[in-house]
Amino acid sequence: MAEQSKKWILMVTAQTPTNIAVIKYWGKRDENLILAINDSISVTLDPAHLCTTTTVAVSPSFQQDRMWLNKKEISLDGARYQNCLREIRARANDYEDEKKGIKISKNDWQNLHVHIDSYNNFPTAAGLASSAAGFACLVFSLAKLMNVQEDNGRLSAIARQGSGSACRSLFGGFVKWVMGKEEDGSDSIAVPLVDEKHWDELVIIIAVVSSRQKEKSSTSGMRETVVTSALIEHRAKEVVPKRIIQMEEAIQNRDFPTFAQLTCSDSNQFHAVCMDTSPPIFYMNNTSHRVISCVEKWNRAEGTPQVAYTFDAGPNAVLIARNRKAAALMLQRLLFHFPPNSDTDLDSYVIGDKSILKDAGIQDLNDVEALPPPPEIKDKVPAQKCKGEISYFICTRPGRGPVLLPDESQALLCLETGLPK
Ligand SMILES: Nc1ncnc2c1ncn2[C@@H]1O[C@H](COP(=O)(O)OP(=O)(O)OP(=O)(O)O)[C@@H](O)[C@H]1O
Ligand SMILES: C[C@@](O)(CCOP(=O)(O)OP(=O)(O)O)CC(=O)O
Repeated sequence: MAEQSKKWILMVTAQTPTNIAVIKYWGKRDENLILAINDSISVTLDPAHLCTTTTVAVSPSFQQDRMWLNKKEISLDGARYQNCLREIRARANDYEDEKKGIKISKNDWQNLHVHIDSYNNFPTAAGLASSAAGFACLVFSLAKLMNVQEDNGRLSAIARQGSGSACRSLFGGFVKWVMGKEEDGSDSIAVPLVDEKHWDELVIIIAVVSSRQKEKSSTSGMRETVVTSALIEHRAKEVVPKRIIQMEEAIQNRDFPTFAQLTCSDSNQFHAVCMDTSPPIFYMNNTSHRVISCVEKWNRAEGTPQVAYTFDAGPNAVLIARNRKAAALMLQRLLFHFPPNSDTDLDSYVIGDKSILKDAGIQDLNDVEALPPPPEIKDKVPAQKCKGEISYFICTRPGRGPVLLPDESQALLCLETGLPK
């Protein structure tokens, strides 16, 4: 390491999206390496609406590895953080910037400390997969900082050791996590199926359900399922392998009816294996069930699916509409059934791509109140309204994979001090 200057700080900032599985990962065959019992497929969400930004810095003046998450310092002691740091350091390469007087050789990285500052532009630990975007961004940014030459597929195998679903956030569009066979997990990686432009008609609406209860974490939930559920083995061995093939084909062909049928069935089966766990795990709540019923009724009335629904380990609904028109009609239905509380304004009730709201012909809360009951429920008076059951909606779309943010003004750490700005 160059001794001429102890003061330099080298820094990299990256942005990484989150993802939502349409064929779910649930169950591990190795807890430490995070190896899944089945393949899974996800769609990456547009980072404009849901993403993590992470700045990583290295300097001979840093005394220890430190991390800040959403402005608060957190511990890096956990095995998941340590595994990611170790694996990246093991792949680090020589780095030199003559102008700045920085020379780091491969082995120096073992002794140099890092500072990490990360920010999620959406709620953390609220069932919106912050851990997926977060660990993907951590690994991606550290790899760039340490001049790791491996491609995003190889990096996904490291992000996987932070959180399984994180490996799928190394790519945009639709992504498959191949469970792999090797004991060391080297073939358990994410592979891109199609990029985000392949099926750019799709619109995604996330209904963030008001929920006071903190659900059981995915990590412990899936551990209990693997140990106690009789259905999980059937799902992993018999059902998912066939669905993966069908889903890949549906995505390639932009075959929405098949895509929707598989997505909804797989979400429902995932929640069925949760119920089959002892003690049973309930991630969805009554609001989630009402959203399902609303989508099912409309899809049935149309004769062909307009919207697919999927739910992760929590009550939030992720609705994937076949196109903008279907998304606008879905939003009308959602706002009819789930109007906001009287103290909530429309601007904060529907966030993200607000043009969908415009397409739905809704400009203010009076328009929401004036929405007629959807025709498919018209005869079933009184139509049920569930005010305040949904906190807010996020309108988004399939999005791109990780990117570097070269502009220093976007860095979260100060280039002079190496501390959060
Ligand atoms: N930006 C980030 N960088 C690094 N780690 C993060 C980041 N954001 C979240 N995490 C890690 O993920 C944890 C939250 O994961 P958790 O699974 O509880 O919630 P979630 O991923 O937001 O929701 P869910 O898994 O239910 O969809 C945090 O406590 C932290 O350890
Ligand atoms: C329901 C899921 O969202 C489960 C995600 O589980 P995590 O990736 O959060 O679990 P760990 O690997 O233990 O960190 C389905 C999915 O994303 O495929």
